[in-house]
Amino acid sequence: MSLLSRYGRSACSRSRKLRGPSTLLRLAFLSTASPDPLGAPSPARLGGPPPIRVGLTESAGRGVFATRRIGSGELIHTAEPVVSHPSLRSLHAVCYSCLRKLNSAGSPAHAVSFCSDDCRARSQAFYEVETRVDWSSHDAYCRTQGLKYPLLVKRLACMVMSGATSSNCLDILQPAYLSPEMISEMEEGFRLLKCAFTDAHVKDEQIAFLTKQWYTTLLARIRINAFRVEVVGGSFEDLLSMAAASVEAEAAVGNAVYMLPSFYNHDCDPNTHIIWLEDAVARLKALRDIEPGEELRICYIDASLDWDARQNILSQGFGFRCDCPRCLSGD
Ligand SMILES: C[S@@+](CC[C@H](N)C(=O)[O-])C[C@H]1O[C@@H](n2cnc3c(N)ncnc32)[C@H](O)[C@@H]1O
Repeated sequence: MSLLSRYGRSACSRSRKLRGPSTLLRLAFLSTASPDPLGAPSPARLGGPPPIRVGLTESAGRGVFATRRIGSGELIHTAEPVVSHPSLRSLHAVCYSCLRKLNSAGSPAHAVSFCSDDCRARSQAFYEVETRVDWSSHDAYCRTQGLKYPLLVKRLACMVMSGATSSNCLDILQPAYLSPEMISEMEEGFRLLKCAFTDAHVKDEQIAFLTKQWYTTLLARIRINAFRVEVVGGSFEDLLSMAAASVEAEAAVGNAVYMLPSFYNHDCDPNTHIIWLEDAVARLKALRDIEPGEELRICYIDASLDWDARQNILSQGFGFRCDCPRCLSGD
């Protein structure tokens, strides 16, 4: 199992100021600044674009910057996943579409359950295709190998086939570096995915996009950008009142890739927090006051780890050496 499969990105909190950066790039936002009954009053709650822009940082590629002052505790924006999938462990306990915990666990006799008619209707984007195919070998492989990201690729492939999204929908995201060994480790997952479709007599033209190159470059993007969805229940205020705001891995119900949240860089002492209250909709909240032009950063890992452990995970899992102020101070 890779480090990343153990350490999907999650949330943490500490407080310290970050330096302000330069501006270069603007992207269309696929997220919304939606009303949040649990958040502090803020302009974001009134709708309109979120108070952020995507720009180039000095040393961490693209990043997210505040376009105005953002108050501590403010809901900056929410984000719907581009693609999500329950963890295999949670398959019968959460909605197959939005990852919301089900009131009564679905019967294992039924493959999956939905929490509402809305979710059932929304899932048509992948479910009609998915149910035409026998996934037993593919999913057994994921289960025995402890792999979660091939499930996101499988769902995305079904979404592409149904016309719900395009095969290049994640191309804008930064890919992880893949060594030749990592690429060869992906071959079996690719073979099983392709075989599942061909065994179900899916027409060649429908899976023309499903090449080994597509599969590996998609996984390379998912490895760096996927979030482990940890539904906490309750409110953001409850979460802040907890001694440690990072959520235990046991709360993880699945994995998801978002567009705008993928542009947030990491800091071991972040000013922004990503949380999930009830389902896979991500909420980005300010952990402290943020000044206009300041970069918004989240913590990808457990911030309570010591310096060595943090550097090790960030370097092996995400491919960078962290030079945030906390790391530079040796803390
Ligand atoms: C999820 S992406 C964040 C957005 C990315 N900077 C981009 O341009 O798309 C994660 C990648 O950003 C870079 N990154 C994030 N935080 C960083 C940091 N504190 N220092 C250096 N690079 C960082 C690393 O290359 C990492 O693999």
